[in-house]
Amino acid sequence: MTMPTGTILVADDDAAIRTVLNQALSRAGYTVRLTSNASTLWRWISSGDGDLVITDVVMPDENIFDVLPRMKKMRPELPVLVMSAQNTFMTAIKASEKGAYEYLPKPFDLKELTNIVQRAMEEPKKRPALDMDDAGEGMPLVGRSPAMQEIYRVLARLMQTDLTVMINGESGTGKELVARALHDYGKRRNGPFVAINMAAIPRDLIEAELFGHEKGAFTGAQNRSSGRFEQADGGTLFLDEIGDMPMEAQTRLLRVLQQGEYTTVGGRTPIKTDVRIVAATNKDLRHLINQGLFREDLYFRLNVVPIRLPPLRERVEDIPDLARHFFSLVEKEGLQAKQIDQGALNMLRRYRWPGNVRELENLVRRLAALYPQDVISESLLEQELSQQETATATEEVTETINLGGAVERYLSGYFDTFGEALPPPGLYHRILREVEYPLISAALAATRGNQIKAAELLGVNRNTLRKKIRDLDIQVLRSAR
Ligand SMILES: Nc1ncnc2c1ncn2[C@@H]1O[C@H](COP(=O)(O)OP(=O)(O)OP(=O)(O)O)[C@@H](O)[C@H]1O
Repeated sequence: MTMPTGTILVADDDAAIRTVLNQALSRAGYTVRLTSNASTLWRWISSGDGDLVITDVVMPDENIFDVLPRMKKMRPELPVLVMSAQNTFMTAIKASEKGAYEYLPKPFDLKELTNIVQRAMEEPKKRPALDMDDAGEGMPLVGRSPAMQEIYRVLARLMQTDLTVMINGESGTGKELVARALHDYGKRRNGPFVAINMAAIPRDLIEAELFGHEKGAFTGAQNRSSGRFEQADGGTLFLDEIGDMPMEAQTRLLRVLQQGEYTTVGGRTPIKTDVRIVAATNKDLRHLINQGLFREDLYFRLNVVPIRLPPLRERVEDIPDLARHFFSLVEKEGLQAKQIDQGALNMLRRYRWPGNVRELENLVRRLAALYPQDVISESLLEQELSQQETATATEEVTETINLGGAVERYLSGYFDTFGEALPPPGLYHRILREVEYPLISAALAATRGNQIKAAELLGVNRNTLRKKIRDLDIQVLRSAR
């Protein structure tokens, strides 16, 4: 192995960091120059010194983000590693957009740092800095827990790529928000962001929705209609709840991803597509693959860069920041922001958050709207959280009662697609099938594949259930408890 060579410029106003970096990098074989301010760093860089820079963001004389564009202009090939103790999403994104080679939240692992240095020295990359001016001003992702920082780093690295991303996380963990951030701060930000939720569209309309259809492609298709792929051309297509995609649509999607072109439903001419795909799911796709409900080859195509959003209960240190963030949002809507006292905060940390960040957002909204107090105490919160649990239970009941409403909504989407014409015949059985399939699958999942128990739960005869399973082609996975 050859010994590494090259000069590394280190800028940090913290003497301890300079010492630690000096030792580690000298030991690794590099020449190291140390400074505590941005102007010396700039002088070295403009005189052509250094093969790599490691710098803190906030320096006594200048913020490095103000200097970085100048550095990149003068020395585009020079890799700059940016360290920061601020650890917010915007720091990671700014570092990436200003052309930093890598962003390192402090404290960092020295071994990891030396690995990054080595990689950067071996393959110096020219990274054009993106123009930050038209990026949104908002603070999209909040939270400074180690788990979120890791996500910001991955996002920052992904910003200048078109790689396919698969976001996995429980409901309400921020999957859609991450997908939007990838688009809004990425190089496709001037193109469209188009989202489609597989669970919200009737199963047999998904292909037409995605790829569009020709006039006369099926009964009632009176006009040509564009699909989401066409609408998202040049931008990002967000495939939400991908685990709910029917098999036939999966096959078609796989072909598009392999060939970079598609045909509309009923069409013959291949259409080239230029979209970045971001998919999301709250399901375990591996489990669906084992059940025969998801194509493994499609999974590998989509899972190029997996991002797992941890549930809120695994990053409770984000709760104060998130609560503050949501209070400041509701304040803009004219509601009153509140303080949360220590006892109440501890209670929020202990809570399980089945609805994750969305649930916290809703709680903040209610606290702001319903209580005159400036400070939220433990007893007040206790009362509110217990109501919340009752509300969740009531919602479940209402959901069952509202099934009729859901069918109505479903049908209006269905009829919209067909315009004036009537949809294909057999609607009654079609709708029943749509309802039966998830209902029976859920009952089987709840009883871990025990058909006797599932029949009991559903209140149907065992033989009826068996017949349905056969007719609907439902995969039954038995698992031991
Ligand atoms: N890190 C975060 N910072 C700020 N807001 C967040 C964060 N994560 C989630 N939110 C907010 O919480 C709500 C839920 O987020 P989002 O819709 O992205 O979740 P999701 O995982 O896509 O949910 P679902 O699976 O139910 O569709 C949104 O209002 C979003 O703005």
